[in-house]
Amino acid sequence: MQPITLALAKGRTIKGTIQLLHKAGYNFTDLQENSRKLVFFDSKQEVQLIFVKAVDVPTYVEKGAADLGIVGKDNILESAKDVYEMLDLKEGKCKFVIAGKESATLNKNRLVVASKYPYIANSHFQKKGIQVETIKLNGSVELAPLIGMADVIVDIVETGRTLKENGLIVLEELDEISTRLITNKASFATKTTRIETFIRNLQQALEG
Ligand SMILES: Nc1ncnc2c1ncn2[C@@H]1O[C@H](COP(=O)(O)OP(=O)(O)OP(=O)(O)O)[C@@H](O)[C@H]1O
Ligand SMILES: O=P(O)(O)OC[C@H]1O[C@H](OP(=O)(O)OP(=O)(O)O)[C@H](O)[C@@H]1O
Repeated sequence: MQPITLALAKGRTIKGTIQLLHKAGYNFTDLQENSRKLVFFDSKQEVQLIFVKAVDVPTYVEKGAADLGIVGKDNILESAKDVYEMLDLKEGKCKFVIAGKESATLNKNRLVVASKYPYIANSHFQKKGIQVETIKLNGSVELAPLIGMADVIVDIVETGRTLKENGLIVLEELDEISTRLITNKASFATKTTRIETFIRNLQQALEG
């Protein structure tokens, strides 16, 4: 039988995810730290692993290039892709927040918001009826209110250290984030048994 394809987000969650897969019985023997290889098979040839940039995981899964994906809820929400979310892996825990200087207010007629997540930022403020101009940044988002480029930021907070060291505070807490397993809708219909077995194995590893 053909292996199912699983897209994994490269980056800070990869180590924990590989450990979880190992615990679930999926061993990738030729997977080595610092390797530049992007495709791996588990020893039973049941899973083909592909490493992609975190932000691209939902795209691979929606397009069916991968049957499954493991990625943070932040990137799932921001992508707005049409996929099923199957399981919370309870790793990579952090939170979406609106943050800014202590003097910042959300009660302005028009706010300038900097974020790595412009779709989420826009949707949030739109729901609240607040007009915003969103500036998309790719990192060091905390800098924007410090140098006066934005009134506030929408970003993820884990320990709170980055905000604290830059003199910013949380103005409002939004969604809780953690790593999730997502699946392509057509794959779930046509490869149900294989996907359900994979999910069951992951679930047991999470509980065990
Ligand atoms: N402190 C944190 N900062 C960023 N992401 C975190 C943090 N804690 C947990 N995460 C989760 O880890 C995921 C991957 O983070 P990582 O920094 O590796 O990716 P990225 O920021 O998308 O990648 P890159 O830095 O290559 O653009 C995030 O999408 C988020 O779900
Ligand atoms: O609450 P903390 O534990 O301080 O973590 C939050 C920080 O981590 C992330 O940035 P990242 O490290 O991915 O760097 P970046 O500036 O390149 O986005 C996020 O965008 C915050 O800046």
